[in-house]
Amino acid sequence: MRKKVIAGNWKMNKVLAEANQFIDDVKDKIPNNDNVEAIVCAPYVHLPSLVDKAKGTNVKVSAQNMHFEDNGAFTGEVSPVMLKDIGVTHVVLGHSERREYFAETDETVNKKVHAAFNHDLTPIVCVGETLEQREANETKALVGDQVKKALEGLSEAQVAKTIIAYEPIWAIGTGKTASSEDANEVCAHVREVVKEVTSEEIAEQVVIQYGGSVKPANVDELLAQSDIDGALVGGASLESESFLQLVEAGAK
Ligand SMILES: O=C[C@H](O)COP(=O)(O)O
Repeated sequence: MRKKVIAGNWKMNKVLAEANQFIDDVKDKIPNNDNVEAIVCAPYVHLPSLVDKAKGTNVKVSAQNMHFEDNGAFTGEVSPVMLKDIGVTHVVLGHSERREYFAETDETVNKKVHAAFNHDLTPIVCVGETLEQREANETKALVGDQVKKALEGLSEAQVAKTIIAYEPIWAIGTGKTASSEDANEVCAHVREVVKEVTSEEIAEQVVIQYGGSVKPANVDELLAQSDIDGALVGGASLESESFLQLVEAGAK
C-alpha cells in the first residue's frame, strides 16, 4: 500500500515566531506510523529554524521553490545545494502560482526536478488545469503533458520517488473542491501517464496528491479514492489543529 503524504504549503504566510510555534504545537502529535508522512512547506527564511525544531520528530521540512543551478549570479534565488546543506528534504516545484506569477514553465520545472534529485531532495511536482481548460475538456491532455515534461530524462528509480500533486487551479484557495471522483479520475490519469513513460511497477509506487481547498471536512473522502495518496494543502495547513486533523486522516 502506498503511504499517504500530507504536505502543508504555507505559501507567503507566517513570521518566524508563528512558524516556530506551529512546529512546537504539532511535533509530538504527528502519528508515528508508516502510513503517513507529514511535511511543512515553508518560506525560505524560516527553513533553518524549522529544520532544527523538527529534528527527531515526524515532521519533514520542504521549500516552496528553488533555482535549478547550484550557484552563480542569480540574484534573489536559492539553490538546491543551499537547501540540502541546511537539512531540507523536499521541494515544491511548478506550483501554479509560480507558473502564473513567476514565469515557471514545464522546461524550468524539469530542470528543477533533475536538480532536486542531483542533491537528494524529493520534488513535489504540481500540475493542474485552469477552469477554461477544464470546460474545454482539455484537463487530461494538459495535465498528462505537464507530467511527461516534468519527468523527462529521469531514471525509473527517480520517477518512483517523485511526488506529483494534481491541483486544479480553479480549486485553489477558492473553497471549490473538485468532487472526489473527478479528482481521482485525473489522479488515475496521471498514474497512467507515469506508466506510459516508465512501467506499471513504477506507476504503482508514485505518490499522487490532490490539492485545492482540502480541509478536515473533505479529506477523508478524497483520501478514500483509489489513486489519491495524499494532499497538498494551502489554507487549511496554516492552523496547527487543522493540519493535525489532516495528517491523522492520512494515518488511518
Ligand atoms: O499548495 C496548495 C494549494 O495551492 C492548495 O491551496 P488551498 O488548500 O488553499 O486551496
